[in-house]
Amino acid sequence: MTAIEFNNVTKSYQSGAHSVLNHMNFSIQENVLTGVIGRNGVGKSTLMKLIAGHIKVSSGEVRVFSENPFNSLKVSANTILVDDTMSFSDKLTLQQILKEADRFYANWDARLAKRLFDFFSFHPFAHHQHLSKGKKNTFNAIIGLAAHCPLTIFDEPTTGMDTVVRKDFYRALLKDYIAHPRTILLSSHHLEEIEDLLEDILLVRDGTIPFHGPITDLQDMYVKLVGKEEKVRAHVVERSSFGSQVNGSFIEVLVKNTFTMDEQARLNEEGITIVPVPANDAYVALTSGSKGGIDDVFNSATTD
Ligand SMILES: Nc1ncnc2c1ncn2[C@@H]1O[C@H](COP(=O)(O)OP(=O)(O)OP(=O)(O)O)[C@@H](O)[C@H]1O
Repeated sequence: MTAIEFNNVTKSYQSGAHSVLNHMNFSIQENVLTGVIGRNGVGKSTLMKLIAGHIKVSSGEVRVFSENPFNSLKVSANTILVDDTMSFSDKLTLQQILKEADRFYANWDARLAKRLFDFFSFHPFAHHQHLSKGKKNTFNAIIGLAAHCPLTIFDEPTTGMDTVVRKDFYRALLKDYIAHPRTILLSSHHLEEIEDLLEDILLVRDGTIPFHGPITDLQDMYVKLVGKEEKVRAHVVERSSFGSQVNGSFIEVLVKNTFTMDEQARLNEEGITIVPVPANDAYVALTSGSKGGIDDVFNSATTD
């Protein structure tokens, strides 16, 4: 079943202003864990807020569980959006917030909430507004996990968390998702940290979706050629490359994976290895155009 549908969706914040999302079309099936990725300011949070029904489209149509999410009771009862603007009553202690959440969310998992609360060493009588940034986001993430909402949206949930907490949170998310499959959207600027847990990727760029599909398909779009510099350069001269790194007389160059079987055999004969890349490298290539990597800035600076 389809959980989320975007039909020709455009969103601009002021009339006549530049559109953040531009005639966007995609659909997400139920019970899939999708990573929403894209460079700063491309509109990931905007897209997530539209899905959660917090803001309205400028034109086009968003459907969540077959309804327009804006002002839909059904969508708000079945959706949670976790981000760093989440706030709670100043008067409630953390323990009281968990109690309120138990009343509010139909599928609330009180046992999981309590266990995570203790694991991350929260004080029951602390107040949300006095927590550090990382602790606030950890608490918000606990709410997001324990709510077990059929549509769970995490917008940059790990901002401010230290490395250990981020790892633990992602592990908890994966374990809980396996035990309780649901539709989860997760945005992050650190694809390398989450690529092992994602099933699909929704890539946002220039107000559109240049890639939506299994993360393995994204990985397969690019490869690295590794070998002696002059040999590799001879092979990539006709191709767009997306960054290179020189190590002594060896070089590795990220290129589109469009090699025929014959070309692959020729590369192998010349001692050039074709190496699969993590999804993060493919993402960087897809979102950085043909400008190359940061190393190329310094390489060209010496020849200008
Ligand atoms: N309430 C608002 N009013 C006006 N412009 C806004 C508003 N919210 C977001 N924008 C603009 O919309 C664009 C997309 O912002 P958004 O926060 O959705 O991007 P993002 O991909 O989540 O960014 P980041 O990765 O940096 O968090 C930006 O240019 C931003 O300045």
